[in-house]
Amino acid sequence: MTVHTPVRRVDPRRPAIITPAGLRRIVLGSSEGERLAANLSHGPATKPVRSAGPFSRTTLVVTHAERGALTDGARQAIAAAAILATADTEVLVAVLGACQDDAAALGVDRLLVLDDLDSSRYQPTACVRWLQGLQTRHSPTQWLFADSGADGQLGRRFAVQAGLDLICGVVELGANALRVPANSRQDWLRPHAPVMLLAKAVASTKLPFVGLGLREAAPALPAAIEAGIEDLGLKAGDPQTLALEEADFILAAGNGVTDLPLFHSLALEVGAAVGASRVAVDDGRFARAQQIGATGKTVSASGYLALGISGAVQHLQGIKDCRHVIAVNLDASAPIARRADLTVVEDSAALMQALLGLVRKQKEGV
Ligand SMILES: Cc1cc2nc3c(=O)[nH]c(=O)nc-3n(C[C@H](O)[C@H](O)[C@H](O)COP(=O)(O)OP(=O)(O)OC[C@H]3O[C@@H](n4cnc5c(N)ncnc54)[C@H](O)[C@@H]3O)c2cc1C
Repeated sequence: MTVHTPVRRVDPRRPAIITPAGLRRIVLGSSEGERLAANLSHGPATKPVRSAGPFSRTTLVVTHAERGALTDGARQAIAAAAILATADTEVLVAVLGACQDDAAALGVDRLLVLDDLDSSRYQPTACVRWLQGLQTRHSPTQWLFADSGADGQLGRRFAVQAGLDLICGVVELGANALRVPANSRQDWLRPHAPVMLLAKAVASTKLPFVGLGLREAAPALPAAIEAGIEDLGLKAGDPQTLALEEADFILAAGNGVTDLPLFHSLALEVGAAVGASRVAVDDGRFARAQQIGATGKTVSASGYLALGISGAVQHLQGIKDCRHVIAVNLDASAPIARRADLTVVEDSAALMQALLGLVRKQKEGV
């Protein structure tokens, strides 16, 4: 293995668009490339199927579903598999847990879903044996996992147990080679390994094609004895003490939020971490560590509820990796509305009050 002299390169993790020719193009000066491209396309264009087979090889992507959906990391790993797949390679995805996502749109040819996984049990040995069963059935040439959380752990365990070569933290994946960081200035260039764990944003999920999208029930999890493991159960983390970068759900306040006790009650009730715009921080309503944006934190929550935030470009930079953004603003033309997946034109206090009432009612089972 050799360390190459640093090669100047554009950050592969920058947002990009996929051109009609299938090329990944970085939109210079914009952090909104993919979103703009998506907005520019008029109506849902029909995409071609990547390959109808027959398949003689398999790339298997393995992931845990979260609340019925795939994580961003898993979607990116699937996209990477689909982009690199040759016409005779099937993109097979094995999901631990129920999954309602549109498999074809994600580039999946066949989705194996383990619907009845009891995610409250810690059972790594059973999961590894389950993967060994898939290995026997499908003989994949490559295994891909997102290098984060439960997926990263499972990938490492499986590779060790199966005696397969493993590469972690892959930041760039090409057809024949990949890159993993060597130090702050250099990357290792390496050939592929049978098991690869992919870092965040290794591939754009905006694919110019779809997969076959077949769906099958996966074989049951084997009843393995978890020797040497005492399962003490799950305990909910406290989102208020969680680093904002780690939070899955963030309630963020801007200048349009004045009722702070109401805001904090809502955050507590829905179990959200608290973030704020710079104006709200400068005003002394929130701590500097809670500021989100270019001069604050960059967050990647799957849910971001922006209350009374205008959506200045500096703020948007901090939420570019968030999956679902919901904006609440009195002004329907505020810039945040262009970034948001849903905009509620409403007074922030009125909406917080209504939401708090709903959540409390639901908790009481009314
Ligand atoms: C170098 C530099 C770095 C910066 N870095 C950051 C950064 O990291 N993070 C950041 O956030 N900003 C940053 N800023 C500041 C940024 O440009 C904006 O000024 C700031 O984000 C605006 O905050 P805001 O949206 O909360 O406030 P405002 O711009 O005042 O917007 C308030 C919004 O709330 C809405 N509103 C008002 N009342 C209500 C109500 N009752 N109910 C519902 N909606 C209501 C309004 O319609 C408006 O859209 C930076 C600026 C510079 C120059």
